[in-house]
Parts: sequence; C-alpha cells; structure tokens
Amino acid sequence: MIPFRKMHGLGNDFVVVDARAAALPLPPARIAAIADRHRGVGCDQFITLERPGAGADVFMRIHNPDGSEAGACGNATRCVASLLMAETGRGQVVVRTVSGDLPAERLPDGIVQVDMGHPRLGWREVPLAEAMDTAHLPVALGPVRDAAACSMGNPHATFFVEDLDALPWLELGPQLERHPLFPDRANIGFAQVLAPDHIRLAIWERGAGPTLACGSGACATLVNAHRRGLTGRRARIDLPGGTLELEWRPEGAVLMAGPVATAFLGSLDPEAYPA
Ligand SMILES: N[C@@H](CCC[C@H](N)C(=O)O)C(=O)O
Repeated sequence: MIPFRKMHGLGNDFVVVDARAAALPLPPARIAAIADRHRGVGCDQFITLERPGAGADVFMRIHNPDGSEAGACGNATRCVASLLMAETGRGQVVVRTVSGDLPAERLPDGIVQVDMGHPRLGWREVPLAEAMDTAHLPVALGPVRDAAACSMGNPHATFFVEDLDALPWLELGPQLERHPLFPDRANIGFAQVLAPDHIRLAIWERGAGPTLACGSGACATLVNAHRRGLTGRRARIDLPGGTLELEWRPEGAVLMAGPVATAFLGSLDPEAYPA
C-alpha cells in the first residue's frame, strides 16, 4: 500500500506521495488511473516527492491527470512547501522542480508564498511553433483573440476579455490548449481586468481541463496583463476557488501567496490501478 496525502490550494487538488525513501511503482498510466475522479482517488495533479540532491529541500515531480508531466505547478509548490516546513520546523524551504528551484516561505495566517522565478518571454521558451512577439499571438477563436503568452516553467496563454461570465470558456479551452501554435499544448487563461490591481481569471489547464485555481496561470496572467499595460506589478487574482495575491518584482521574480490545506490522508493499492 502507498500512503498519500490529499491537499489543495484554493480547491486545485493534489494527491501527494512520498518517494524519497524508495521509488514507487507509479508509471504515467497508473497515475492517470489514480487521478480519475470516478474510478480513482481523483485530483488535478499527482505529486511525487523525490530526493532533491544538494541545494533544495525536496524534488517535486508533477503529473497531470492525463499522465503527462508538467514543469510547474504553483499551488502544489505551496502545498509541498507547507509540508516541508512542518517536517523541518523552518519557515522557509526550497522546492526543486524540473523547471528550477522555487523558494517558499510561510506568511502569517497560514498563507504560503512561493517565488515562482522569472517568466520566460521568448517564443522558443513558451514554446510557440514559430517566431513572433509573445505579447500578441495571432490566435482567435469565437469571441477571443490576441492572446499573450509566457512560460512560468510551463506554457501559458492569456486571453483578455470584457465579461468572463458571458464567455463559453469551457468550450474554447480544449480547442485552444491544442492550437497548432503550441507544440507542447498550453494552459489557457481567460482574464477580465477589473482594476489595475484586480483580475478575475478562469483557467483551462493543459492535461487537466477546468480547475478551481491555477497558480502558475495566475502568475502568467499578471505578467501578461502588465506587459499589455492593463495592470501594475501587483494584483489580487480571483479564481473560481478563491484569491491569490501576486507581485511581479522589478528584478523579475513572480511572487504568489495564498492558502493551502490538507483534505485527508489515505493509502492506495497500486495493483488496483492499470499500469
Ligand atoms: N495547477 C497548476 C498547474 C499544473 C500543470 C499544468 N496543468 C501544466 O500542464 O502545465 C498550478 O497551480 O500552477
């Protein structure tokens, strides 16, 4: 049996397993089966903790429920950081991912803040299929057009809209995720700027679909909104599951803060899931 912890940040939920002592029999097909909402435990991302090597407190591997591996997950980083803080008794930890080392710290009132690093703004870094200005993508579908893209360790495109409530974003998301301009697919954000420091955001996540919150998507949205002159460098971002506080610091790093929670602990039999 494999013990796991079910955690979430604003309802963006994770199954977290600990493979630091020994590797676990969890190939991508089995992870997809465990992530299934009807036949498995169910989660937006499956998180495996591994030994980090020098310079970090843990290595966090991220899988989407379709079995694909992701380079970043802002909300899972905050959840895992809170676990490591409890484990080490420290208020600051470093979470290593395939996209880089992410320092995190505990703030008052149970809030965890993570430094998500510098956004990558070049077309090859997103990545896009061809050379272009990543602040204006020639992508249009139904009522949305003119997205901005960046990578926060994973690919994001943001469409700015007048009225999120009127937008059929659940229909647009899956088509845009697989637009030919995104060779690695992309997380798709639909953002309504309410004020220079306040954004409403819905995200269609690559490999996961609609989630209640996407931390890296919130970071990408602030970056893209600021590049387009729509906001300042700080904003409160309201997602379906709650609110994140963000800052894109002048030196380049994006800070993201919000709550984390453990929903329950459990154990699963890997042999019960197809591999
Ligand atoms: N929920 C995450 C993002 C998870 C990965 C994403 N679906 C991808 O494939 O890049 C977050 O909080 O950032």
